[in-house]
Amino acid sequence: MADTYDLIVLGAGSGGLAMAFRAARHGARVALLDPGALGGTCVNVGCVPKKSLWFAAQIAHSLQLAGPYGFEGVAGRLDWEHFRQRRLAYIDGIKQRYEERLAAAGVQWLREAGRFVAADTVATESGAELRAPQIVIATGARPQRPPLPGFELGLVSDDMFALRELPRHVGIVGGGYIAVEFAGLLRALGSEVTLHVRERMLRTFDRELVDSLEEHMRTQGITLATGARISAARREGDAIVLDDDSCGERGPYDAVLWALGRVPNTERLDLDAAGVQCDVLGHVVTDPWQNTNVPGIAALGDVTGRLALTPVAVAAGRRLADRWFGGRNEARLDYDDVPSVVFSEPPLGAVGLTEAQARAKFGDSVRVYRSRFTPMQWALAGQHGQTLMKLVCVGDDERVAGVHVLGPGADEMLQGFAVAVKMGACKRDLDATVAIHPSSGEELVLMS
Ligand SMILES: Cc1cc2nc3c(=O)[nH]c(=O)nc-3n(C[C@H](O)[C@H](O)[C@H](O)COP(=O)(O)OP(=O)(O)OC[C@H]3O[C@@H](n4cnc5c(N)ncnc54)[C@H](O)[C@@H]3O)c2cc1C
Ligand SMILES: NC(=O)c1ccc[n+]([C@@H]2O[C@H](COP(=O)([O-])OP(=O)(O)OC[C@H]3O[C@@H](n4cnc5c(N)ncnc54)[C@H](O)[C@@H]3O)[C@@H](O)[C@H]2O)c1
Repeated sequence: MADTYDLIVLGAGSGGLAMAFRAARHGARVALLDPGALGGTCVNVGCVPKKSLWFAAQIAHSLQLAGPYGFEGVAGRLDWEHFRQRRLAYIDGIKQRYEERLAAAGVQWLREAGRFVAADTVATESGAELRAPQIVIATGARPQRPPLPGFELGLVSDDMFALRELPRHVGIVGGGYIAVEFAGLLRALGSEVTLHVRERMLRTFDRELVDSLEEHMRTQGITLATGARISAARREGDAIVLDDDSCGERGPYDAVLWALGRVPNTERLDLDAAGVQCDVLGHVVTDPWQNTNVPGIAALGDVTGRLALTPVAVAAGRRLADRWFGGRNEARLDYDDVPSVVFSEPPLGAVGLTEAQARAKFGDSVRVYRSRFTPMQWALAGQHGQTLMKLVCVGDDERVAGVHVLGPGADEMLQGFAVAVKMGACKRDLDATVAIHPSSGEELVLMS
């Protein structure tokens, strides 16, 4: 006899946990399955350990400013293993709190993988069967491992968080979020870094800001190998060398990080047993309501191949739970104008349309405002790097369709402007807002 629930959630990452908690709050009997650590990618091998390292990198940058400011004897390298232990303790605390909250919410948490045996039935690895009229697939994604010769000589992002020491000379392959973030933070912490990018890095971001970020990266001493065609990795003595079809070889490196995108965790779910459709890359196909093609089965988060961001998975889960169990029939996630930040050095944040996207959509009615300046904290240390901010406005009323910020504080500055964009703010609304001085953010309400 199968155990019956109102809801089965496959995956206890950002999306699955959010769904389970919200459904339980609405009174649903929930079973949550995950063979891995609570919190999934974000907590264990994603946002949280990455941001921890980024904070350490920020301290390294501040130490560089300390001398010119007049602090004496402030220096030092990060004790990598000491910080790894602090990070793990912090992450353990998060997981402990999740466990307590699941127990308090009455969610049945099973530390096993699930797979479909029918559209309303899931089997666990230990042979138990669970049944529910509503099932959510939130099984996330994992690093892509293409069949390149010598791929196993390198690391993927998961491995970076298990390293016991800072690699001295790192070759990173890829030009997305993960490649750019690791390039910046490893360099700040003392590694020599070469970033091998096939085409342009951060293709979804505004070109002008990415160009400016590249300048910052070069100034920091990161080698940008653009147009690279890495086809293999080889060991040469203790080092790793990369074959680059565009120029011969690259390296030698102590460590190689492959950051080539992520693939969805769907192949072990036996989706055929439920009749759930996937696309050619293995993502579960969903409609705007997170529904799959099978009634009663929904999917959310990275497994769907839509915006792969933690707050997106969380918001999708909460809205779906509100619709299924909270009587809010209209609840669904609007995927437009989702803000995001690349934790590069300096950080790059964006919400809404890039200039190119706006021009393609709205033609001549686009007006762009920009501001370039050396932030005060850098200028005081005699550094000349520049912040770049850009407002992309459209139409006669100059609705703000995009806000783009590259510079210190971009990561914290953007959230409030994302609210304004979502509410349909126009340039005149920003003009009518009194600035906070002295700050970098004030530039966004002072542009002319
Ligand atoms: C290095 C890195 C840094 C990142 N930084 C950021 C950031 O700064 N900000 C941001 O917004 N996003 C960031 N992301 C992306 C973010 O981590 C993901 O978008 C988010 O974790 C997706 O959540 P999810 O619930 O869809 O999947 P996941 O968090 O991946 O959770 C899926 C869970 O499903 C489980 N599972 C798999 N198969 C089964 C099965 N058969 N049965 C049961 N359970 C199963 C897995 O064990 C896993 O725990 C980062 C990602 C990486 C890799
Ligand atoms: N700060 C954040 O919010 C944050 C941080 C990290 C990850 N994420 C999320 O996780 C997702 C995955 O990150 P990611 O960096 O792995 O993927 P990505 O999709 O952002 O970038 C993948 C990169 O790999 C390149 N690539 C793919 N195959 C290649 C090959 N064979 N040779 C050379 N280059 C190749 C692509 O051109 C691209 O530049 C991101 O898209 C993002 O949604 C978010």
